Amino acid sequence: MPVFLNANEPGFDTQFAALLSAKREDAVDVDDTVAAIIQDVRTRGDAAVIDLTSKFDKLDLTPETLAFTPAEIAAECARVSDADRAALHLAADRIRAYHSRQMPDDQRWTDDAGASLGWRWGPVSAAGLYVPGGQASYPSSVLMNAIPAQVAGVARLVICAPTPHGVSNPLVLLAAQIAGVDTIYRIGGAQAIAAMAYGTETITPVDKITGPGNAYVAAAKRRVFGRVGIDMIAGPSEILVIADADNDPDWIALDLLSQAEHDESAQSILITTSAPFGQKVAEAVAARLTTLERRAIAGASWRDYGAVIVVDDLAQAAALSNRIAPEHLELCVADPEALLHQITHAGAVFLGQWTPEAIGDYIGGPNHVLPTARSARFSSGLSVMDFIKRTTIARMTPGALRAIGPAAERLAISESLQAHGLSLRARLDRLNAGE
Ligand SMILES: NC(=O)c1ccc[n+]([C@@H]2O[C@H](COP(=O)([O-])OP(=O)(O)OC[C@H]3O[C@@H](n4cnc5c(N)ncnc54)[C@H](O)[C@@H]3O)[C@@H](O)[C@H]2O)c1
Ligand SMILES: N[C@H](CO)Cc1c[nH]c[nH+]1
Ligand SMILES: [Zn+2]
Repeated sequence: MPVFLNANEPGFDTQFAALLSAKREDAVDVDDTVAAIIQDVRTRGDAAVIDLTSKFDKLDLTPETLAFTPAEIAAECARVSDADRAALHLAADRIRAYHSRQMPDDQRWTDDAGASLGWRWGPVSAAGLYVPGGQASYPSSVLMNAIPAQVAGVARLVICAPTPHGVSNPLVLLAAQIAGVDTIYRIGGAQAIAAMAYGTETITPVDKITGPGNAYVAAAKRRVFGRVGIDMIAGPSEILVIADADNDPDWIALDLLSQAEHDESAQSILITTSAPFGQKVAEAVAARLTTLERRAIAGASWRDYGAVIVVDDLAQAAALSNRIAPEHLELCVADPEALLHQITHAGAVFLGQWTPEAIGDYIGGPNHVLPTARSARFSSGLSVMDFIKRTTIARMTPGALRAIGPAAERLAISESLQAHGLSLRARLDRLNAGE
């Protein structure tokens, strides 16, 4: 049974702090394992990737079979039904429409001193897109990664997606085709992240790695950051539902289970203004768990990390939610727009009882690669911005340099950086001589 807490009872603060610090990603000691895997890939390249894929995914590869061939991709794509194909296309169109609005404009202006200033946006040259595939496969994550990268104009895109026991989901390959990515490696976990970051004999390194994954993938992304850019920590899924009593308990139970079924390390929390409603949701979760296909995973997640928290009012709910900074936040209340004003930290917010989080996982339009483990306090969901970078631009005229150069020279002297000062002074002297 998950923790049933009342925010106004003694001891709540301690219990809530324990919930916040639940070390879901460290439930297994992943970091040491991941460090060793990365080192192995750096040292042995393809051979390490092949050995680790055999060990963790039970798939024997060679350097030649690390990537799907064009013929394999075509054959897999041909297996997709018309209905699935149409659903993927609709999702792709909606995700592209949403992300196309994110592309920022370049800026250039002339200031009072006569200096021409601005910035210009440009894409990273190569991005590696991680698409999870251990306990489930994620065609939707192909679209969520690749479409913003494409909108940003990234020239080289590669996908890593594990295929345990060699079983691939044809929709993953079709999604890649729809999104225009033709290099797909059938590898996963920390070894895939290391291969994309450092390169191997077969895999050319990329500049940026994005995408969600389990605790091993999240830990590996943390470790390769600096060598390459990463989007964020998008680890085991989370959902927080704030609901009043005017909801169907079964709907809320299913919303909680929708994220619990991703991973035993996933976390689902209900905050409600009604204790009887909270009780009904907990009962509905238990009932649904008896028949859910992934009940072992979802049940473990709900048992170990789930919680029902009863609060006095929605302001208290919002304050607790902001401390959690959940990946997904559903506001199933009469006036979700009003409550939204009180939300400061959340990866993605879903307003009202007709907006289940699952719509956002697939087809709503916003990205489903989102910050977890409280990192929504300082980071955002995947977007076009993750695939572009800003270069600043400055151009002085003689007049502009005469106006602001002396102050720069003074500051250079104050830092005892003589060459800096002289590089300014040489030009200022020339200007003064020409007067
Ligand atoms: N935050 C987000 O935006 C978001 C989006 C989608 C999915 N997710 C999360 O992605 C995750 C997908 O997890 P998954 O496991 O299905 O697939 P995955 O592809 O992330 O992980 C599979 C890989 O994990 C590695 N691995 C497994 N056990 C290992 C071990 N004992 N030692 C070393 N490596 C090991 C293997 O290399 C395997 O290929 C879930 O946690 C889900 O909640 C998050
Ligand atoms: N809920 C996941 C993000 O945490 C994304 C996803 C993909 N497929 C189903 N769900
Ligand atoms: Zn999901």
